[in-house]
Amino acid sequence: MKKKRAAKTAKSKTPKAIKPEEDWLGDEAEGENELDLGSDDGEGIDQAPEEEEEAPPDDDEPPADDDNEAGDAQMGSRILARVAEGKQMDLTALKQEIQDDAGLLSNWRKAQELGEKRPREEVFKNLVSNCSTYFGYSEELAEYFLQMFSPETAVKFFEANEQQRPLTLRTNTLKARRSSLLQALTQRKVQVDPIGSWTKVGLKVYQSQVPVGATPEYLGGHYMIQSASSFIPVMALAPQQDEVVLDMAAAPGGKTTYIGQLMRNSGTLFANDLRKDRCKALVANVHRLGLTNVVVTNLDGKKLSKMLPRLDRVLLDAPCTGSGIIARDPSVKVKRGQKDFESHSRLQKELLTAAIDMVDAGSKTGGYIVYSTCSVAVEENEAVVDHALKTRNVELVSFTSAVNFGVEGLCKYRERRFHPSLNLARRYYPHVHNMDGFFVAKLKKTSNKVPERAKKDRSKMEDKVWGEEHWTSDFMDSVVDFEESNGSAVTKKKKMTARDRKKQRREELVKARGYQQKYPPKAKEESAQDSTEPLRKAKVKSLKKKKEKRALDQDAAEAPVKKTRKTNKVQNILER
Ligand SMILES: C[S@@+](CC[C@H](N)C(=O)[O-])C[C@H]1O[C@@H](n2cnc3c(N)ncnc32)[C@H](O)[C@@H]1O
Repeated sequence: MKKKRAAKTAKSKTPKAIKPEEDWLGDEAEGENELDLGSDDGEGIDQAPEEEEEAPPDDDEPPADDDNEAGDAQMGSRILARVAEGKQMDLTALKQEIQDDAGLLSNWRKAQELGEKRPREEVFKNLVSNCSTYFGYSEELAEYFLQMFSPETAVKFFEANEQQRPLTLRTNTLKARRSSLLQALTQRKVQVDPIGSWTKVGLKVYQSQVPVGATPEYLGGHYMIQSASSFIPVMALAPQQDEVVLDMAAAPGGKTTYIGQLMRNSGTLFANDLRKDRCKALVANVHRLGLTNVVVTNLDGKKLSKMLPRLDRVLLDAPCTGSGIIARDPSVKVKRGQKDFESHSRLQKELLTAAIDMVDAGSKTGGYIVYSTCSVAVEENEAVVDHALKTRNVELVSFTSAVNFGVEGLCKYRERRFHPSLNLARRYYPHVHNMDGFFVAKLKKTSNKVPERAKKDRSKMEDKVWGEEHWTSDFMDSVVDFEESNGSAVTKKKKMTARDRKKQRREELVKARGYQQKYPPKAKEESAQDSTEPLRKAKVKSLKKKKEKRALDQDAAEAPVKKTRKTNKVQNILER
């Protein structure tokens, strides 16, 4: 509840008026909607975790309290702060400046030809600051999106986040047909239409004179209130009848109930969630929709493998920062940043690895894992799947036969390069698809063996750079890097050769063994002023000889020892 209040507060502080989803559903529906609305993607927005220590990082933070001044000040957009200070703000002019600067940056060369005198960095900085002020994001997050997308696209993304997505329903085909549901709802003055040709079960609500979360059809389990993009991971998973399937982070069950309906209540569907409170909503939804093949578990997904049989398919709809659902939860604008993307990424990698390890590569019908998030951050999406490709025997597969739209996953992002097959993953955006931001990737397990290299030397796998062997010097010259702070492009450093790397390793090894401390190099000026020059020279000569001998000894020692585990460990530490 608190979160809804906080979200409303944040919404009311953004420049555009938004019709809150709650208004559509009516007050009576609120209690029920907690089961469903957060269902698709949100992570326990309304409830505090019962077992704090097991909660994922920051995921389930209590929302900002309306009475909390600090929270309010943070949440409030800077526009309001300035208005409160009595400063006039011309919002139209500010918006125009944003459009102009974004346009300039997207056509920078032309802008310069036409007489733009400011340095690119200055224009970018100004854009970050203006977007942060106008749309109410922290500067850090505004900058992140302005770098992730092109500046013009980022502005479209910000604008789309100021509008609510259409309210959508999923017909529960275990209990109703879409056409009969449409008729029943129309009779109750709920105006609905099919969402689009890509789904046979989705309905879009245009208008309603009754709360859609409290109709007899809703209570009877004929439909689920679920965001359209939440359908996609389940369609990609394509569960079959009689399979053994796991929904690893399932509460409150938006996707579980869809999986169960596609399995037609056959086989076994394990539905797990870490949070006990959210499992209650999961159980309630499973009952309401009439599923009889579901086993609900309340465990950490990382520990499930010890308890479950080998599986045909797993859906990991991972806990995430929610950077794709800002329209629904505007607190993300100031609550999330790079640190959150990275901490979530670590948890997501662990969960995805555990998901893969539970799937049977030899399954006659399956052997698939679908990974999804409602975040658009690269760290939580491509970087997680890329890690799985490096450490497990899996490959990305297309799911266009199930869902034939979406933007391709990224194969490169700033200085990072991902496996080329990441173009088979799909991104969904509010500004492109009028849906919540989502990422979906489908993996096929190719062997039950865990790659030796991944088991033995994970640090090396982390460092693996896809396709490095194909990088010509021309290619490397064309690679550009972006500075962390201002997003200006700089040429990437020259790639190290194997020889450079060996030299660096040796230097680090020598350093680690304390060689430098024992024989510190003499300062230049000091030696030039030394009156006992000949003696010093002789000393230096003898030291030099000793040093060469040591280096030779060390080289000789290094070669055979390299094969031992102990040295490998030292090297790994140094390489990290
Ligand atoms: C995006 S939500 C899932 C939404 C759900 N799939 C649906 O469609 O209704 C992510 C869920 O992951 C759960 N979670 C967080 N950490 C977890 C863990 N280590 N193991 C299992 N579940 C976890 C959260 O409690 C949250 O319910």
